[in-house]
Amino acid sequence: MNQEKPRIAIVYATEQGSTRDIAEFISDELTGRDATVELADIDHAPDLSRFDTLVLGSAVHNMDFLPVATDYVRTHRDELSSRDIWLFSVGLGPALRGPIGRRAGRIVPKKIATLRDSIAAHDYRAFAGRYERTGISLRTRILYRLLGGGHYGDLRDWAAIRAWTDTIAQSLRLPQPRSTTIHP
Ligand SMILES: Cc1cc2nc3c(=O)[nH]c(=O)nc-3n(C[C@H](O)[C@H](O)[C@H](O)COP(=O)(O)O)c2cc1C
Repeated sequence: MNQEKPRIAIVYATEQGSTRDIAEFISDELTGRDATVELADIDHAPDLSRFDTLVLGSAVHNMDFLPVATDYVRTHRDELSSRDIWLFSVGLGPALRGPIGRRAGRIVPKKIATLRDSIAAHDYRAFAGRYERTGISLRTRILYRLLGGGHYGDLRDWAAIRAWTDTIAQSLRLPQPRSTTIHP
């Protein structure tokens, strides 16, 4: 019976923890829907031969995945290309507001698009993360404000994350959840 469950690896690259929280939420949600799930930091990613599906998430820095995530995709490209891959990024884009900000937020940074296409990912979704004012240069703060950002702190949209997880679950034909996953 256990062997028939979809086997899903969830691997994340984070600098400040918000991508890890999102990966943990997706893991809890899919486990609650009867999948066999293994969650790991990218430095401890499991052997992919044991999995049918990989959910891979990275924080966005300088309009790209973190270097550790980019390296992982490049190193494992052949294995990844033959699997069902769901990619997500955690950055600021989805938190931008106003006509210019919304349009800018929908743009997939070129390096991320190239990486996504190199492994023919099933889907890619950008989520808003946590953004603290401290340590951000004045220039970046002004740019952020001009693009309709302005808000700092925890900008994560758990309803959007839950909806995307539901898309993965439906694609894998998982049953409905038996309980509601609590987010941080
Ligand atoms: C040095 C640095 C560079 C960043 N560059 C970008 C960027 O280019 N695009 C973006 O959308 N967010 C950017 N961000 C915001 C982060 O992606 C956001 O804070 C995210 O929540 C970080 O995820 P983590 O908590 O998992 O590390 C940057 C943050 C830092 C600290």
